[in-house]
Amino acid sequence: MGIRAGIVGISGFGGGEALRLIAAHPAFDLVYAAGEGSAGSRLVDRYPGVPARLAGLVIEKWDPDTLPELDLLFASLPTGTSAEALARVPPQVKIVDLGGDHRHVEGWTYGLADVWPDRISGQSRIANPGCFPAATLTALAPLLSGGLIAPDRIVIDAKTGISGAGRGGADTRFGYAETNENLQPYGLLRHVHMPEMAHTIEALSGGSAAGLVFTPHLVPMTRGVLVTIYCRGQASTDQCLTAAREFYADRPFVRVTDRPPQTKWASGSNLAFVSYAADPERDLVIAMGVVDNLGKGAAGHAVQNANLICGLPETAGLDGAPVWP
Ligand SMILES: NC(=O)C1=CN([C@@H]2O[C@H](COP(=O)(O)OP(=O)(O)OC[C@H]3O[C@@H](n4cnc5c(N)ncnc54)[C@H](OP(=O)(O)O)[C@@H]3O)[C@@H](O)[C@H]2O)C=CC1
Ligand SMILES: CC(=O)N[C@@H](CCC(=O)OP(=O)(O)O)C(=O)O
Repeated sequence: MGIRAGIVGISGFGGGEALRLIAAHPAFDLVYAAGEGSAGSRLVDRYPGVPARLAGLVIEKWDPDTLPELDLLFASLPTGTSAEALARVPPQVKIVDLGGDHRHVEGWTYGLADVWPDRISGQSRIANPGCFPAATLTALAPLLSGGLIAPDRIVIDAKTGISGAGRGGADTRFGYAETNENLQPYGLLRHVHMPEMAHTIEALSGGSAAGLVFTPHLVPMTRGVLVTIYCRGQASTDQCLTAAREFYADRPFVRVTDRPPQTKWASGSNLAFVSYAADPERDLVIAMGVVDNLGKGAAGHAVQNANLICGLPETAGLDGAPVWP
């Protein structure tokens, strides 16, 4: 028996991707699946392609007081619904929370794994970053920590695939007819990821993120996040690329590319792609970041964090190539 793992929220997009990764993981054994509306169904009923050894596992009604013996729990619940229940999970069960309830919350470590793995190893309560922060902060970290851009004048323009909204919402904005061949800005001025990004920009730079602007757009694709980030700074393109290559020199999941990254490059993987274009004469640095919102944006990052807190190789179960095309 390996490390006994559970997933609550397994019927959702984030939980389903965690299932896919854990089913192929060399050290995690899935012994517990939970949810609400899906409780009582077998995994094979929800996921006809699940490996045979997991097919009969029955999804239980989520109740932290009736957990089986577990070493590790992935929580993929709607943000705003998990805090009270996760507080009742026994302390010996390590938790990686894919939702937004514990980011920068006391007692939880913000799991920005590619940037600060040493802060994560040895912890037992990890708050996984949101999908937009994962793409944005991975692209900005080398520039902020190297003092190459001003932290207080950052403008983030983001594009996301529809699966970023989860499968649960009854909101018709996410139906096929509403999203196909359509582009929608949303969350203007006050998107829920603003505080998480501002906090981390300040932690990485030591300066204020007061002028942060962030506008996400829904685009008609299933997976993927692309952020194009406009910053003020005097660095050249080469200086930005060199800073990023040095910053991520021994990190397995971040690829620094000369050409602008594309969402398909990361699809189905835990990779993040970053690139830069800068014009010192215009005091302009453009940083770009790409992730799969369900990979580095959610379940891939969660498995990477779980590997770190379980003392496993960081890449365990995550070294497959992306899906192409
Ligand atoms: N989708 C994405 O790209 C990303 C999502 N996240 C975050 O991950 C979390 C999950 O998102 P996502 O998978 O997309 O959402 P979905 O709507 O696809 O799934 C939500 C899941 O939560 C379960 N659930 C809802 N209410 C309860 C409850 N009261 N008790 C137990 N289970 C419950 C549902 O189970 P059931 O069907 O059984 O009711 C379902 O499995 C959210 O916090 C989201 O913000 C983070 C980064 C990216
Ligand atoms: C398309 C879409 O709706 N995307 C979600 C981001 C998903 C995510 O990262 O959610 P959490 O921060 O709650 O974990 C959004 O903009 O809120």
